[in-house]
Amino acid sequence: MLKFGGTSVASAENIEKSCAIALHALAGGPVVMVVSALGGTTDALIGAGRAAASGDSRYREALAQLQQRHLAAAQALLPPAGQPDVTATLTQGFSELTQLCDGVFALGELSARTLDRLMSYGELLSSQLVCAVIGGKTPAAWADARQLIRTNSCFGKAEVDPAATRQLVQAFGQKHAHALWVVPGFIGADAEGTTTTLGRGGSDYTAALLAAALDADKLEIWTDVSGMMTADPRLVARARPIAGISYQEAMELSYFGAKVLYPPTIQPVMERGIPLWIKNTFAPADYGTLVEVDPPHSPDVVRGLSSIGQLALLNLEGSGMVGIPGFSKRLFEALARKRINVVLITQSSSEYSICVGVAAADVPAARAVVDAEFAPEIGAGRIAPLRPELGLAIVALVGENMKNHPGISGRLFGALGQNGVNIRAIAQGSSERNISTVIRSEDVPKAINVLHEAFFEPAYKQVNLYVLGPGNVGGKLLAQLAQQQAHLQQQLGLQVRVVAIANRRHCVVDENGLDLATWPAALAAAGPCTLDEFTQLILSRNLRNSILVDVTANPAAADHYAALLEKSVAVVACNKVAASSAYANYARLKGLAQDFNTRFLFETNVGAGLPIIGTLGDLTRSGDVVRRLEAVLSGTLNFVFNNYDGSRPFAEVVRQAQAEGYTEPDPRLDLSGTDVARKILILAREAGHPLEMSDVQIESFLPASCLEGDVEAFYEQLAVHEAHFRALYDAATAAGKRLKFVARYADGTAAVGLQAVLPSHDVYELRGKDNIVLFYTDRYSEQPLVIKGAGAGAEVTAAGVFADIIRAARL
Ligand SMILES: NC(=O)c1ccc[n+]([C@@H]2O[C@H](COP(=O)([O-])OP(=O)(O)OC[C@H]3O[C@@H](n4cnc5c(N)ncnc54)[C@H](O)[C@@H]3O)[C@@H](O)[C@H]2O)c1
Ligand SMILES: N[C@@H](CCO)C(=O)O
Repeated sequence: MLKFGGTSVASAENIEKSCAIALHALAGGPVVMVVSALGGTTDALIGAGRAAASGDSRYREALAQLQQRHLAAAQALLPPAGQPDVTATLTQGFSELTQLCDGVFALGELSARTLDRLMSYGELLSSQLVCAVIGGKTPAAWADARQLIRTNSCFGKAEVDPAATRQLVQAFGQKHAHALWVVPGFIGADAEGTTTTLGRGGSDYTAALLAAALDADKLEIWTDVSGMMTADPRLVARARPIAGISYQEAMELSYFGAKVLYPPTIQPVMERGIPLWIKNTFAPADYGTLVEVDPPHSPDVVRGLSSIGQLALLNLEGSGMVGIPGFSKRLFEALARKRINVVLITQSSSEYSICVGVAAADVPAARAVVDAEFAPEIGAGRIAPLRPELGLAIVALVGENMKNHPGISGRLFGALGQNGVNIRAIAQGSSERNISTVIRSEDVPKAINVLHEAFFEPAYKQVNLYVLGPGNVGGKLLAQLAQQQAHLQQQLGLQVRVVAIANRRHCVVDENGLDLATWPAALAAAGPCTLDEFTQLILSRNLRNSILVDVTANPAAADHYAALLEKSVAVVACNKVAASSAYANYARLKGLAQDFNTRFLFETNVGAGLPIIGTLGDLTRSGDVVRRLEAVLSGTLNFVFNNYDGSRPFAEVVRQAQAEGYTEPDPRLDLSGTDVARKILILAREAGHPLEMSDVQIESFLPASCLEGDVEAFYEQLAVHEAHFRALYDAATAAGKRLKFVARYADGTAAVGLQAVLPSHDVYELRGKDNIVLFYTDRYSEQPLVIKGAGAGAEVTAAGVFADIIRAARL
């Protein structure tokens, strides 16, 4: 039994392919070909019927076009001698169709019964065309499905009488012994012989019914994809075909929107154990998907993921329900009276509420019928009126192997939780074959991708970066990312993509990942963007594993972290503003990261790429107590005092530090000691002490006038005060000392200031732009734990940001 879908017969070329497949199958025994309408025909017929009903005479043109398409296919496929019969059949069919629509036009009404008749021509004509084509190569007989498929008279989606159908098919088969039949799919007839249809996608069902009635060896559904996929390929680029699947799993997946198979198709073949093979007409060599009783073992615990949208949850709540039997019965009976299909049910064991999932379109009817049913209880205040919630979808995991396999729901919830996908309801039957979660519709693409990675690609994870402020550090970071992308993918399974880059004025976005070789030109040409818009962009794109990388020094940027963390978007910042803001804000951001299963990382806030904050965390988490910190934390100031010896002006050395990329964008932050104060504050906080900036004592070595104007005025004032700097240097040198800007923390107090240190001091030998931190802890009480190395510079800082990104990505 072979069924060919709409795309498989959409054009002359495709019909040729389908016929070749059927001829090939014929070598193995008799074949029944079930054929859909030429792709797009059913919609066109419905459109023509509706146009006619609404008084729009353009239905005639639509039908003429459709006729032309069928005739052109016949001409292309058949030799001249074979054409007249088919042309006559097609012309006759379209003449009947036109008459039918003329009647609809005259009446101004399109009944479900007439619509069924109208639609039936799609399959009736396509199957006769295909029969003529294949009949030119081998004897073939056309059979009218209306004499085979017996249904009730429920027009639009008739229900099949399987027993009567079986009898009709078998009787027909005995009377007409042909090696090859061609049968129209989708249509049937009721007991009076009136044409009915089986619902959209019903051709699969026709084929399954015929296969069951004839006890076929197998049913092959020929379509335009290479089988049932692990997830909808329109949502998940890396979805792959499932080789083997059980009937029940296929039923679950097809019900949940795996459109490759019309759900009722499975029942008839499952009852008779007939294997069902989904194959690709356009890639017949591909294996496809074999649906059978007992598919071979697969290492995947989950067989597939699926989703259905346009769902609503109906919540019935109230204390009047507790312990009183019969409430659920009344709820379900009320819904059934309106033929409302319940797709999901949950009830907490407190019995205080029942929650059911229905199609969103059913909500008005459901509300009316349920509120009427419970009017007495609602009136007495014992239960609340029905509360519908719209904009939802179901995402389901399907797989027989999930049974008795602990940890599946844990992984499911963990993966969704880390991506800020809120689960509104859950249902798992005791078959453990399906775990369904109800989530917001807009989260579906993210959720399906995250779950696909969690269950089908454990060695792969896509990470989406939003980079704010591609200056010195940001520019180096993007270069490092470009260089490491392939390595990250191969070695860590991380596909790290930069989705957007924004500077003060512009923002360039590409959801498929920006080209890291050409981003500067793309950014220069991009449209304007504010910080608010950038945050909204991150939230609205709603991509999985999203990370904001803040490489600005902008205080306003830090105000946006909370909104992102609350949506489980990780924040990696070398911007120190947030971590050194009010303690309450610092603590809140850390708390948000924890509450929303994401990361707020700022390792580069202290010591650039040096592992200082991470080490502090390791110490405190393992129970050590930091008693005292002594540190040189400014790359700029260390560089300046290491290079200033009076032979050239102090201001010039500071300018050099700025030119080499060690200073803050505003160098006054370094020279004033503010940058170092921020750093010791952050270290104290990370060591567990809730200090405020006002608790850090800053002993400035700058004359006050240096900080009174803008940056240029600052440099001018440095020059004006050259003698002051020279005096500091000379005094230290005369005493055999060196100048170091030292930060200290002990016993809840912190201070930063310039010190002249002797050669015996731990920081005396600190070179270039290096930083050093000495941790005195309970465990390191005699000799401190020391971290030392380059503490500023775009390359090392970018590397530190990179490391934080990887940490966030591997959460
Ligand atoms: N340079 C270092 O050695 C070092 C070390 C550790 C941490 N940091 C931190 O790195 C950050 C960046 O330093 P940098 O040297 O790269 O500075 P930079 O001035 O070269 O780069 C910052 C970039 O951010 C952009 N920017 C500012 N406000 C913005 C906004 N609202 N939206 C988008 N972009 C905005 C600027 O235009 C600039 O391009 C600072 O917070 C600094 O404290 C630097
Ligand atoms: N401006 C900073 C950069 C590192 O945070 C410094 O000089 O140390």
